[in-house]
Amino acid sequence: KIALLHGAHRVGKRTDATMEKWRGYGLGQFIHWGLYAIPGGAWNGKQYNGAAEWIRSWDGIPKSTYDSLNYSFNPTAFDAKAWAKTAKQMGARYVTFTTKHHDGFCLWPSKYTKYTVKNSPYKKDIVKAVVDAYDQEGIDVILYFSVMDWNHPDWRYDIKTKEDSIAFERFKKFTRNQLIELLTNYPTVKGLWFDGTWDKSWVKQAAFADELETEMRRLRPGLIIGSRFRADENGKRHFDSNGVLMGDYEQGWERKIPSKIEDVHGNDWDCVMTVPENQWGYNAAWNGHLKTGTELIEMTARCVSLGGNFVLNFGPKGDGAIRQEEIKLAEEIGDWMKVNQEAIYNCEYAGFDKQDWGYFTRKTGTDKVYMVVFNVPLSGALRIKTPSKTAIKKAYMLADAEESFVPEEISADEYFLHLKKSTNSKPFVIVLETLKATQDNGTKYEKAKI
Ligand SMILES: C[C@@H]1N[C@@H](C(=O)NCc2ccccc2)[C@H](O)[C@@H]1O
Repeated sequence: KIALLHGAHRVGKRTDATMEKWRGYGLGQFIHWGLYAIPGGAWNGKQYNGAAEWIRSWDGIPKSTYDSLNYSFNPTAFDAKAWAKTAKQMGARYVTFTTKHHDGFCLWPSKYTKYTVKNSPYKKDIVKAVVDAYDQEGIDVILYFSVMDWNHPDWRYDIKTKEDSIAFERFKKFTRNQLIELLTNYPTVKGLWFDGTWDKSWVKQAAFADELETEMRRLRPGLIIGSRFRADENGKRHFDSNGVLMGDYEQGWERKIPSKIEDVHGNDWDCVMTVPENQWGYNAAWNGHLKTGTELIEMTARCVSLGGNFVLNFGPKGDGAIRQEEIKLAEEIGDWMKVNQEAIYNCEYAGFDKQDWGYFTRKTGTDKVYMVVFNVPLSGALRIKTPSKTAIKKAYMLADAEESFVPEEISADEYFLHLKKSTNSKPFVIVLETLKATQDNGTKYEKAKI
């Protein structure tokens, strides 16, 4: 082990109630909204292919003209209550909302810069509207904050000169001021989702960022901060120089999902996902593959089966309305969640070997296991390999407990559940009530009689 002053301050998962609630969310909503939604991936009639929220950084975009977009920001169709209702109906249990993206435009009236919603035709505090609306729907709020700030004159990608260093000291104070301001203005938020922390300038601030994280946690006990906020004094990010996770959960799963339980190293984690291949902010031309409702439901089940949360991104338009394609997906996912949410909420890795037909989840702290089925085999037989000394007491459809199964034992700890010929067109869930052998006084473990 390497002696570290600014590495991880905890090994293993947090065990407090706030984090246990976070662990059980299962499904969340990400919202990327800001000035970039006005051009929506196009400029002077030319459609660009990069991620729309990065348009300011693309060749050919006049940065000063982009920066003046705050004077045209007037989202007449913005309705935070409508957004929160859509999220509620989808079954999202938390939302991560962009307070400030890389372009530096603040959706709250920050005292520390003029580049905010206050200096736009809209004027009002959008972060407050979102926090209040989602609180009212009982959906917890996490605030996204980009450390990298292209608008701020003191931002630097690296610190090479004395001038850089003096400017970046001002930038560090500005960043701290904004974070304390957010935690003070919006005391109900449960966490901060940091981004834009990969450049050398910030990576070199191990001590400052460590102290700032400690200060934020003191200001807001229970605050949830992921692994992307800070680097250790050797510049190691997400995992410190001893391989220990920084922060409360792993934040590296951006547009990708772990494939096996070993990939998550026993940590909490979330996966943040776009509907197109890589568009977070509104892009009018959604090109390429658009993930279907069933694909997104499968991603949700896969994340929960590996102990994480799935966070689906929405990119509202420049006028503040959510695009129809996203509304439709939210409805489709919501319809499925209404029937099957029991297999997603407060569930975790089940400890069963993965099978081809889909995913196992376990209701946290119980012997109740769910089979979330996506791929019915031609044989109609769903294979189950139970962990040692685990019997299946009951097996039945979540949607209809009358429809039960008698597992056929095909070898030691291996069973088939034989599905009736059916035309399931949507993923479905089977409940397994299991029984773990108790450590009785050495008598042979008796399989529960089915
Ligand atoms: C959540 C997303 N993160 C922003 C982004 O720049 N991702 C690209 C990226 C992802 C991982 C390491 C470096 C850079 C995207 O613009 C979204 O805000």
